[in-house]
Amino acid sequence: MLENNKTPVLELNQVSIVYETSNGDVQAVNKVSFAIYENEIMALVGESGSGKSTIAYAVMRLLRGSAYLTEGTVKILGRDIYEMNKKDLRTFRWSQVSMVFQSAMSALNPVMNVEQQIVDTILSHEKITRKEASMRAASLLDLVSIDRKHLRSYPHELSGGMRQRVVIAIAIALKPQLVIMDEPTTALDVVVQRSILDQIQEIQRKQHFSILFISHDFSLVQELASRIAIMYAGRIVEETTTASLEVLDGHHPYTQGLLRAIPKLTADEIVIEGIPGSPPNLITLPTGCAFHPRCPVALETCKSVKPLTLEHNGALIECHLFDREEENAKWQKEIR
Ligand SMILES: Nc1ncnc2c1ncn2[C@@H]1O[C@H](COP(=O)(O)OP(=O)(O)OP(=O)(O)O)[C@@H](O)[C@H]1O
Repeated sequence: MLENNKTPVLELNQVSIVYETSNGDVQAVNKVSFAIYENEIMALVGESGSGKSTIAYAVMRLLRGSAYLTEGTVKILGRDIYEMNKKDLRTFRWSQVSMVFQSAMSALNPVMNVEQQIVDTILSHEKITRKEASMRAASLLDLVSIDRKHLRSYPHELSGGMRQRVVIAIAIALKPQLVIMDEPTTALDVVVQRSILDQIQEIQRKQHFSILFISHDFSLVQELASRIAIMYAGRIVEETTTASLEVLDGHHPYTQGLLRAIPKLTADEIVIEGIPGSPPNLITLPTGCAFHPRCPVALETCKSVKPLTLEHNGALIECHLFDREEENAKWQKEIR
């Protein structure tokens, strides 16, 4: 992870997670380290199946099914959440760290109105009166731009965008320091998506919490986050600033592939360059660098030797090319 002298709100150190299956262990997360600091939005990006959601659930200590942490530590505000007892964890979850899940419909209770759901969340953690909690519920709706009349609405009476705004209101109801957002707008149309993202930024600026924003959409997170970690096959292959993504040069070949895959509008057509091939089977990972079978510039050594993570112009990159200045310079020139 990139060093910084601020206090991390979230810190993952060498975290590995497997899903046990009848076909073998799925290595969904493989020695992942990164940190998020106060008042910061960091994005985790990668193709489907790269391990992003597994990390999100691990940070909530809500790993699903047969998944378990095989090594590493997850610290929130300096406390290892895997060392906490159930009572501490219950207090900690939602009041220090909360999560906005992909589907608002499954996150909301269909038989409770909006007010009851927000009030219940507040009262399960804070010793305040129901009236005070109701007042906070109303101001939370103001914050996410939903008319207060919808306090009495049930989820099925709201549009998809409004439901997702309610979920965001619940996630910030207890003023957590960290909110994890796992593809919070994927199910919504582009216009609603844009307005919710603007709103997330506005609320974050007002309330100063940190966000771990998970997405497979590079162009979307570029506008939202200040730092970005790019995942491939359970590893973070690059951690960098979003500003650095303005140019292709100097990034991991996978990052470059993702950047090229952002649709571009030329004079009369939309050009999309995909990354050839598909992500590997996480039970039998390729030897060496897991990206080598799809990498357009793989070297012989990439097939057998795992690359180290190196610092390069303020970014962390896990790629053999960045260890070989000459070859890298030649390649960067060729792809321009
Ligand atoms: N319950 C499960 N049992 C076995 N393997 C699983 C299970 N859930 C996820 N996996 C595997 O773990 C890997 C990481 O999955 P994860 O959902 O974390 O990826 P992701 O990057 O969030 O993908 P998506 O964007 O599609 O949600 C995938 O290869 C997936 O097949």
